[in-house]
Amino acid sequence: MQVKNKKIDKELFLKERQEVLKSWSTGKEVDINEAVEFHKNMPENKIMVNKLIDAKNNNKTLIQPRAGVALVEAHIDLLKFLLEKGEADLLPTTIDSYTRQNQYQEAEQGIKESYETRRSMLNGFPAVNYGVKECRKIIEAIDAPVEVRHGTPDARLLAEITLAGGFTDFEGGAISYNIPYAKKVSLEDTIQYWQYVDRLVGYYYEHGIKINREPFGPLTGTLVPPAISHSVAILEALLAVKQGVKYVSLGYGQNGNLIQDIAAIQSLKELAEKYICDEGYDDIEITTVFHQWMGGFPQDEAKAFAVISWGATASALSKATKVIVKSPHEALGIPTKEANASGLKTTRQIINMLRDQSIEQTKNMDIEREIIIEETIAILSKVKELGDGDWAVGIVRAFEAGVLDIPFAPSQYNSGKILPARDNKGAVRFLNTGNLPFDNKIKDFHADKLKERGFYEERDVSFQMVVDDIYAISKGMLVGRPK
Ligand SMILES: CC[C@H]1O[C@@H](n2cnc3c(N)ncnc32)[C@H](O)[C@@H]1O
Repeated sequence: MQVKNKKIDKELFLKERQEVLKSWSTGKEVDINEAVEFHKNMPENKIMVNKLIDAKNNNKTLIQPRAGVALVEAHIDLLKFLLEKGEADLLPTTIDSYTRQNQYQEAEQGIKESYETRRSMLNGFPAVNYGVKECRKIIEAIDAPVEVRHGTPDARLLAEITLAGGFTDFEGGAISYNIPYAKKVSLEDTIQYWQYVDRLVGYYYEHGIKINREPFGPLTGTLVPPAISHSVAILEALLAVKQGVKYVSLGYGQNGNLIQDIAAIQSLKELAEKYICDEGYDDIEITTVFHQWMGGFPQDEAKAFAVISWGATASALSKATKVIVKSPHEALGIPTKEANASGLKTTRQIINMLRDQSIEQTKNMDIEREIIIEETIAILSKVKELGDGDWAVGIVRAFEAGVLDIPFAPSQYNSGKILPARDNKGAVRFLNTGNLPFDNKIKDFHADKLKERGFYEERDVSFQMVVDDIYAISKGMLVGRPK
């Protein structure tokens, strides 16, 4: 097997860069030494790491939307609106689907049609087609840090162009932007692609430039048990720090039961610190990201605001460093700037009102935290064993064995044997643990929780519960109760 969790040799890296920069015409604009100077002249308040660390040290939860449109000026207007009217702390640039598949020719066509029709004909910003200079127009126009958000298995060129363009945060990873996003891309390939991205961030760091890396926490965003998303986030952080990344934001997608969601963020922070420290690193800054509900949303805007508010509440009470905000147009598609801003303002109000409050650490919260920790350690220990100590090798073999398994993922490299379902209080449990390396104590915990629900609903624990739960929130509930 090709992959190895080893820092890419600098000379080999610089050689590979020449190939990557040739893969589209705008790659020739990238001059990394010039880009380092550009970053060095960036105002402090535009550097993502500064804002994240300040929030972490001052127990603040920052708010950030997703947003991206096809034309540069319109994208700048959008981000300005979300900053000024939406009161966003941090801004994104969400990349379009063609660019995510390296289909730059189609993205070019989308830009052309957008100019002709004067509306965005792409579902995001096609950064590779625009190149470094156009990206810099965004960074120079926006008085806040901007992060690249996307879903790209091979993000090497996208990283080269956007980081040279002045973006100071880059989302994604070898698992989180492959298994939930692609059907036929091998993990060996995406591990190597993302080792390149992380090595590039490490290269910037070696030249004094702080860039944050954020593995994509929610994965398929549908009833993903905390231990599954934690395992992936921590593995991607371990691969990243090996390449010289010093700042990582680890994410989790809200599931909806408050106690479990708070315990999820607490355990994510604890586990990330443990694993990174055990690897011998003592200079990594870890922050956390809470994603408001990523599953199906109610069409009714008032109900959508309730889901957004619930996510805002859980993010504040979990003390996450930042929350990724949804809009009341979630069930409809790409939000208008006004709708996007209203999701932010709803979140802002909740965050502010909870600023001076905290939730008691209850026994149930500890039970949830401990089971997530136990499950995640069981998975990661097996990954390390399968890899004979090498995390990269372990990831590939763990997916082959079903030791890593993401619910509802499209990838042919994913076993898809596990099944989640909500218990009687809406916490996400395992209906089927597939080949996960769980002992009977863990399995019985989940089976008992689901039996409680079956008893209450007077029906057998079955796949029907999974189906009912997938639609529950969009139908105004949390637990998918029988008709
Ligand atoms: C990860 C999927 C999420 O990203 C959101 N999203 C994708 N593209 C855009 C976009 N261009 N503007 C705003 N939100 C977006 C989408 O609504 C969904 O909530």
